[in-house]
Amino acid sequence: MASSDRIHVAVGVIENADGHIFISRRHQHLHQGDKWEFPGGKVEQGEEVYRALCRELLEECNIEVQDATPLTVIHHDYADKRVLLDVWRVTRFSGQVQQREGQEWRWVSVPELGAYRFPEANQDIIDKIQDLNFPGF
Ligand SMILES: Nc1nc2c([nH]c(=O)n2[C@H]2C[C@H](O)[C@@H](COP(=O)(O)OP(=O)(O)OP(=O)(O)O)O2)c(=O)[nH]1
Ligand SMILES: [Mg+2]
Repeated sequence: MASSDRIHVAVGVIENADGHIFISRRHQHLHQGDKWEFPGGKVEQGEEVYRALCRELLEECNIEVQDATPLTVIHHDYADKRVLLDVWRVTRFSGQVQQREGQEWRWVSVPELGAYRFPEANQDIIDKIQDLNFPGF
């Protein structure tokens, strides 16, 4: 596969006032179906990744991102797809977080994240979130 076949995805880690993280479950028929994910989606042709993050989080979660900082960038090759996940930590947003696409969703504490089944590429995201919460461990 050429590198242009890699799917570029903007992903947001949203935390609430209790320090819980928003996750939702991918629809069964999708790639990596039934697994849990952080909200986000494909960056469109010519779109800036930060704009894509804002657009996807508005579409999927009904919030307006006001500030976000890069958390990690992951290149991962699944058997059937290659992805580039551009992961951001959302540090300021307005609106109430909802799930607008009929996906099951939850707020989970950082230690609880480890109990959910995520796509393989997400392990690095979870490690980064845990590092932020428990530096030095
Ligand atoms: N949103 C999201 N996608 C992830 C995560 N981990 C992971 O491997 N992926 C992969 C699964 C998919 O192959 C790809 C995202 O594609 P998607 O189908 O959800 O994109 P989308 O929301 O723009 O949906 P679409 O309407 O364009 O199909 O990234 C994650 O935590 N969140
Ligand atoms: Mg999506």
